[in-house]
Amino acid sequence: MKLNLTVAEVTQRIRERSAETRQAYLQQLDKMAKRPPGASRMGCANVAHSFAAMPANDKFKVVKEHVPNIGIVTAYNDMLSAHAPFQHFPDLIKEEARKHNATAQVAGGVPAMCDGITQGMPGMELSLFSRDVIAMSTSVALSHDVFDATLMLGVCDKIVPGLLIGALHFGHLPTVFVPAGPMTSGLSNSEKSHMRVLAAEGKVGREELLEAESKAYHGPGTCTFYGTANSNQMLLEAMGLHVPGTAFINPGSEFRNELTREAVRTVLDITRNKNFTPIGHVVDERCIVNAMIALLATGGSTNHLIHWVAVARAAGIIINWDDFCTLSDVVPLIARVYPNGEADVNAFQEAGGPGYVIRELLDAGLMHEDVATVRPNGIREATGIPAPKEDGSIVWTVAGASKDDSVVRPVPAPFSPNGGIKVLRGNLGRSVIKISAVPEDLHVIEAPAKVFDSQESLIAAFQAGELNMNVVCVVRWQGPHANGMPELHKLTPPLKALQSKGFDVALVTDGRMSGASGKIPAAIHVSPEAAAGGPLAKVQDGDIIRLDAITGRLEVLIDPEDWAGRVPSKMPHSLRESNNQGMGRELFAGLRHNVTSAEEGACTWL
Ligand SMILES: O=C(O)[C@H](O)[C@@H](O)[C@H](O)[C@H](O)COP(=O)(O)O
Ligand code: SF4
Repeated sequence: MKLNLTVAEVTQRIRERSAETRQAYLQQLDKMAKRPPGASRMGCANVAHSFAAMPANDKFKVVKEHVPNIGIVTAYNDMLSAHAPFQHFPDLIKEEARKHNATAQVAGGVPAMCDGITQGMPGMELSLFSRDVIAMSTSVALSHDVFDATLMLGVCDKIVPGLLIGALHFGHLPTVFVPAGPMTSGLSNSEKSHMRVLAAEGKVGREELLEAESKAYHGPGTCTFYGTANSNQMLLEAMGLHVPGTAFINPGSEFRNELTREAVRTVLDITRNKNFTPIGHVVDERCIVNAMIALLATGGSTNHLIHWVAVARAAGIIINWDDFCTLSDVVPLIARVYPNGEADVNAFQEAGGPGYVIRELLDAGLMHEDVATVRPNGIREATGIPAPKEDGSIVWTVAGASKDDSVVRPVPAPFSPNGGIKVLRGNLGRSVIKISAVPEDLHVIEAPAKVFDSQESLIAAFQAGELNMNVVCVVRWQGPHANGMPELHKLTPPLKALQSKGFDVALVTDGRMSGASGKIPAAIHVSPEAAAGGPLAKVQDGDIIRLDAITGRLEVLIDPEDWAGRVPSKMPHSLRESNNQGMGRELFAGLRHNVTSAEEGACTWL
């Protein structure tokens, strides 16, 4: 099928915009790729140190025979249910590498924050920056420079973008991402969400709520809503950086182990001695556009409007929100996974999963097919759904028709003719809104503003009954420079409680929302942020604000001269103090100072 014209045009304008930075990136990559293997290139002491702890046979192989040595970067910890299963993956990987005349070492670990644990807590202010800390930690791991390929073990929100940004700074290395799969389904996401609204309204107590939450989050694996973590998985499938179809197979089974072994075989098949395919060549403009399209077609997390700008930049590719917006106009919404629908990712996989989505988009000419991936047959392999054969090996079956058209639909009969993301412009700055989960009759909200300097003060006003009205809640001083741009997902239950009372409610903030907070009309990532002189600092209680997701406008309806003459408020001193104290915030002062805007990817290294 011929490539969609708009997809081709957006790709071309990205290619032109990125020509200089991408060329510099590829020159650096080629220089690094030309070098001999670490064991023959580095000094004797460096080599001896590198392999001192290796089992003798492995050491002989890598030092004398120069067999490929895989660097494993792992985000294992016991805090993220999604990452706990990684604990024993390195042993599995080393064993499989040996079977294929290769070796593997854990090059290093990276930190991983669970946004569910830190949601609404001070730790969340470190969350966005943890992405670049993970990227830096990936570089520390790979800077040992004795690897011929890498395997990245990570799933969740900032971890995959961080690993990807780090890996792309070692773009000369073939790299495969290795997931651990989703948690099995427990209490449904909508029942969990309903319990939270009841708790926000004081109708259930802590004990009942804790019981409900614990039934939702009950075991190992990724949480089952389609938030940032599972959006990461979908995008890695669309970028061809996974073993095809590996994203949403539950952890703890022998089949899951076999998929991990397949990742070893896959990465060894693309090292220098075979059809060499370094990650810096896989992640090109077409690959990035394919990821953007997969995000739009599935109503993925708004965090990716920040993260994938940074990921692209790490490969010398410059994308912006207008690119997302132009693509969103031609990419249909063909998946409804909670919060965009009732189904969780296990039901999504059952209905056809990433394989179905990618096949539909390729068949419709809405994805680039002429791309490099980590597999010999390219992105078409990602239309396959893997299953175990009798002998335990893997067989892929190309995704057929939707098995549940309340979850996935074909491109000709989508849930919506366009993707769920819009860019909003106007006198409050630029922002984004995810409308795929917002009821159509709430796509335009016009109401008086109530201004808050923190999420806590909004919750206090709600609990004091001060918000029982049509209201646009403005929560400012939440941008990356101010306090690290936390997710304000704890605002979802009170705002939903007001919405369910029939009030017109919207949120406008320079902060982020979780990938899992879709039903409230929210203009987020407002740039420039209030702490960088952005117009949110000028908004006052009672100003009429109009959020119009149909025309793509966010405006305060005030006489332009009055608005121009308005003196911006200053961030309260107490806030400025607390933004830089406790929970390690002091250590992140340099990142808050250096960070670029949300639209530029909130990069701390440029
Ligand atoms: O971007 C995301 O997808 C969220 O950060 C997600 O990873 C986070 O864990 C949510 O906070 C979980 O949702 P609850 O807080 O509703 O459990
Ligand atoms: S999906 Fe979110 S809450 Fe679940 S393990 Fe990952 S970071 Fe934590």
